[in-house]
Amino acid sequence: MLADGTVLRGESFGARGTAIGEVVFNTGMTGYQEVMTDPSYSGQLVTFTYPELGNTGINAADQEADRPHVRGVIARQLSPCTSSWRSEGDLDGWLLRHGVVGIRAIDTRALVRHLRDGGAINGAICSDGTSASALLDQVRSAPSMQGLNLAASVTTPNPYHWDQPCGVVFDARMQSQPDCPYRVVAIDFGIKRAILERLAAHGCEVTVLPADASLEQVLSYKPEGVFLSNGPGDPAAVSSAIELAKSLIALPDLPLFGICLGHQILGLALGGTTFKLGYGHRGLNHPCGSSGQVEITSQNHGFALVPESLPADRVRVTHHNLNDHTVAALELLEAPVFGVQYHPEASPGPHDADHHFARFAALMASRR
Ligand SMILES: NC(=O)CC[C@H](N)C(=O)O
Repeated sequence: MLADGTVLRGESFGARGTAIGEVVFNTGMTGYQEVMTDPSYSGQLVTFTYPELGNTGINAADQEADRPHVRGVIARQLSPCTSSWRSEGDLDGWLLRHGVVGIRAIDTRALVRHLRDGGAINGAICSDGTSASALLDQVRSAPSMQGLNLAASVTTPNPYHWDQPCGVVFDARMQSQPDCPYRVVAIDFGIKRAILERLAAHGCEVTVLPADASLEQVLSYKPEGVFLSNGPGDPAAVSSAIELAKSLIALPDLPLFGICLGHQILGLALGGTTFKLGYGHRGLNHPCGSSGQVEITSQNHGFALVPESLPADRVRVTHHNLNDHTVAALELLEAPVFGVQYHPEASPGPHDADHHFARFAALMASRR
C-alpha cells in the first residue's frame, strides 16, 4: 500500500509482518544481495525492476554489511532454484532469519511507472492481516525521508581497523601497494564493505570511526587522508558531520574524499544545499562525466546538491549525471578535497569509476 492509497496485491516471502518505509526502485540487473545489505537503503522498501531475484543465493563475498539493511523487498518473482551449494542459503530463508518482509508477484513495471511519475512515496508491505484503513493511517503518519538522520542508526558504535582488499583482483590499475600504507580515517555513516576493500586495494590502512567523531578524535590517528562514507537518510540532517567536514576542509592540505552521502556532506560544508530528487538514482548504468569523458556508474541516492548553491569561486563540478545533469562529482579548487555522488566501489556495478580511489591515494602519496 502506498501513501496515496494505491494497493497492489502479491504473495509474502521472507518474514511476515508489516514494514513501512520509503518505496524506491533499483534498476540493476545484478547484485540483489549487495543492494539489500547496503546500509544506505535503511528505511526503504526496494522495488527490484530485474524480474527474478535469488538465483545466486546468499554468499559471504556479496555482503556489504553483516545483515540486510533494506526495510522490505518488492519483487516480480523469486528464482525457483534452491540448490545447496550456496554458502549461506537462499534469499527467502535469509530474509526470514533477519526479519525482513518481502512481497512477490507484484507488477513491478506498473509500480515503477507510478513511482517515476509521482515520485518516491512512503508505503507498506503487509502480510499480518492489518486492516487496509489502519495500514493507510500508519503509512500516512510515517516520517518523510526528508529531514531524517539515519546515519546515527547504522554507524559503528566503536572504532575499528580495516586493511583487507577483497580477494578478487580485477586489473593492475585497480590496486597499488605503497611501501608503507596510507593512514586513512573513514567516518562511517553506513559504510559499504566494498568501499573499505577498494581503499585497502589502493594501499590504505583504514581506521573507521563513528558518525559523530570529533575533529580531535580524527586527528588523534594522524591521518594522511580522511574519507566520508555513504549512508542513509537526508544528508542535511547529519549536522555534526557537516561541522566536522567544515573543520577538516579548513585544515591545511589534508586530502579529503567523500562518496554519496559523504560527497553531499562536503557540498553542504562548503555552503551548498541539497534537494530531494523525484524518484532518485538507483541502478548500475548511470552515465556520468564532463568534457567528452563518460563513465558508467553505480548509483543509490535520493538527494543531490543544488549546483547554483555551490560557491563557484571555490568549487568545480567535475562530473554531471548525463541523464538529468545533476551534480555527480566535485572538487575544491583551493585544497585536495573531492566527492563523488555515485559509487566508484560499485558492488554491484561497473568498475569504470575505480580511478577515484587511485586519485585519493595519489593525493596522499604526493604529500609524503
Ligand atoms: N548511498 C548514499 O550514500 C545515499 C545518500 C543519501 N542517503 C541519499 O539518498 O541521497
